[in-house]
Amino acid sequence: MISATRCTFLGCSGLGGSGNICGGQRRGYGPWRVTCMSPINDRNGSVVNVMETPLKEIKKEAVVEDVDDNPISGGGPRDVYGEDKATEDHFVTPWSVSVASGYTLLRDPHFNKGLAFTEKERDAHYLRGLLPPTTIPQETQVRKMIQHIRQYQVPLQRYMAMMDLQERNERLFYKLLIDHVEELLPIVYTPTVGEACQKYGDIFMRPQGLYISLKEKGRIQEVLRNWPEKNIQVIVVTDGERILGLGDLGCQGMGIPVGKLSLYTALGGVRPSACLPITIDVGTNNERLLNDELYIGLKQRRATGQEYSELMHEFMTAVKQTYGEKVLIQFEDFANHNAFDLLEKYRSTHLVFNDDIQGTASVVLAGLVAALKLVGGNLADHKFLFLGAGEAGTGIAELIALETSKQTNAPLDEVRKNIWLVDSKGLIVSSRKESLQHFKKPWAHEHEPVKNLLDAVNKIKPTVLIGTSGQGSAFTKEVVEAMASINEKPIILSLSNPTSQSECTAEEAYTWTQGRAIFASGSPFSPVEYKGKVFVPGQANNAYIFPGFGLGLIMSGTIRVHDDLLLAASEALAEQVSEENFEKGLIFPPFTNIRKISAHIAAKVAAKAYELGKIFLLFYLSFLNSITCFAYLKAFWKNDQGSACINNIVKRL
Ligand SMILES: NC(=O)C1=CN([C@@H]2O[C@H](COP(=O)(O)OP(=O)(O)OC[C@H]3O[C@@H](n4cnc5c(N)ncnc54)[C@H](OP(=O)(O)O)[C@@H]3O)[C@@H](O)[C@H]2O)C=CC1
Ligand SMILES: CC(=O)C(=O)O
Ligand SMILES: [Mg+2]
Repeated sequence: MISATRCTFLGCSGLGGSGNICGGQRRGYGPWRVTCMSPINDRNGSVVNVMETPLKEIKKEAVVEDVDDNPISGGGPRDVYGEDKATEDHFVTPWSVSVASGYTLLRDPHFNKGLAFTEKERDAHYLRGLLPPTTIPQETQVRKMIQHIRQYQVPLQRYMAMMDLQERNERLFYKLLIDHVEELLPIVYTPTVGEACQKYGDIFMRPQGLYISLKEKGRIQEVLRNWPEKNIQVIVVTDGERILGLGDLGCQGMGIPVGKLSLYTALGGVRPSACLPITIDVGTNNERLLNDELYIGLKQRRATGQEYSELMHEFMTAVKQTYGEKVLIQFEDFANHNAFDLLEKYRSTHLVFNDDIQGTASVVLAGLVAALKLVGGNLADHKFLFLGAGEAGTGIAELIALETSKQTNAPLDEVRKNIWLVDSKGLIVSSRKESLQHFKKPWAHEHEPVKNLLDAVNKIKPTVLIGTSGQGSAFTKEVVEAMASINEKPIILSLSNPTSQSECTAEEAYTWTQGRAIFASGSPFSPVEYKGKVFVPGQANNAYIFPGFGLGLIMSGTIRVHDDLLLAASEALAEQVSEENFEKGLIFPPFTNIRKISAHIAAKVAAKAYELGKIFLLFYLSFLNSITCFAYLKAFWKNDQGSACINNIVKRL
């Protein structure tokens, strides 16, 4: 009996204790179950493309050597009934099950096609008899599935049906999502994903993504290696402390990375296998969860300070070591007291992107640039007031200032004066400067203290009002009416998610401004009829940006995110708003075209990344001729893209 084998299998080699490797039909699962055990590092190329590689060819390539008949002495666990059994002494990392065909194939969500397997595929992959005789093409399956989803009246049930499909038949899941994106986005994404996170413990069926908790401190790289895919391109990571506008949901925040990454595939075209959702569990301060017996995370209060930053640092280091320099790490829904610091700390060493700060900024700037076509003027002619001065608020404010400064050649500090923010303590003004968090300080302008939003609107007289407070109904009738009395066409953006946290509804925005508002919201609202006219509200959500933006970064091999890339993405999105959209009062294109939009954004981002590389090259050549260029080079080197470009150029040379 072969109890420990050395296996060379389509480029993979290693030592392990798999008894049923290429060794024939030892148990019911027959010749198609190919299990290969080796350290994951040695596994390059071992995943079989089951659609194209018939078993006979796989067997030809597989070389099996007996190296040890003693089941234990080789370090592998005892092989019982053809299964590998881990013991407490012999941990086994189940990292390499390459499904070739047959019964197992039907249960592999990545490759399963259900009844869509053709006659030829059924023969090639040992499926005959395992499926009913009929073949139902994917298009028909999509029609059936959408009817199935629609029969559920409760959005959470639709969410669960979608997750179930993703776990069974990933191809069908994505086809369905792509074909019905406007209908299904609110299910797999905001607002329903918010409810799913709140009830994650109750609806939890199968684990999705990777959980890294304080228990794994010192072993994070090992945990990353447990993930079955090796070629990861995008990681979305959260620590669950600020899930949408719903606060601390701890480990249950996993719904967010899972949802965001499904949009990377459906909207941006990134391979699902290249996407890795991760939740860092450092505890939760949510009492309800701490007292909930079904809570899936660590039942302790949040680790902070050194304990937190050490875990995060180990994580960041392990990710780079495991997946390389080019893996994109998207920070999502961290609380602002960590989000800004993490971005600052890792932006010069990793390809990191904070979606809430940077992605939101890019999408809102695009919407504002588009809105100028409806209201007139340039960015510099407008006055912006934010309710909420956290990640989204200050992130958007900064990108507006950057773009305005570029357009007008005015210093950043000067253009910032047109942008005002209100936080939970009132208008951010210079007299509060000492006590402000660092990211609010640039916005502390000279002004008398103002305690509430209504007074701030009346005093600042903004042309644009942006809600990033996570406080539902914070744009009261008085606030919206004040905006309408100051502006012919007030721009009102209620960005907070999910719908329950939106600062006002679409209906409120249109009726309280007598149909004059240019309105968009973070979560979708249905069209509103007001005095016989139908108003179609837009959705100002970072989902317009991150899939295309990330794709652009991946495609170009960029290794650092630069603000100019965010501006390029923003410009690319604004360009996609058509005359027809403007006529309806829309400042964002509809999501129906999102794949085209994402592709356009990706192309612009990639082009900008190359352009930044070229600029660097020119500087570099000048440097050889003139010592005066040293100053430029130094300035550019400080800039993260500088080092990214050097790497790109060196690699291309
Ligand atoms: N549409 C989109 O694409 C996106 C939407 N968002 C949404 O934006 C919201 C905020 O996110 P984020 O910026 O990351 O969160 P933060 O926690 O970083 O910021 C929230 C801000 O709102 C302020 N705030 C809270 N309560 C009030 C109040 N009653 N009155 C005035 N200000 C208040 C806070 O004040 P203080 O600082 O004093 O505590 C803080 O400045 C969330 O609902 C999120 O879902 C976020 C990202 C993208
Ligand atoms: C959309 C998003 O990223 C948020 O609400 O946090
Ligand atoms: Mg977010």
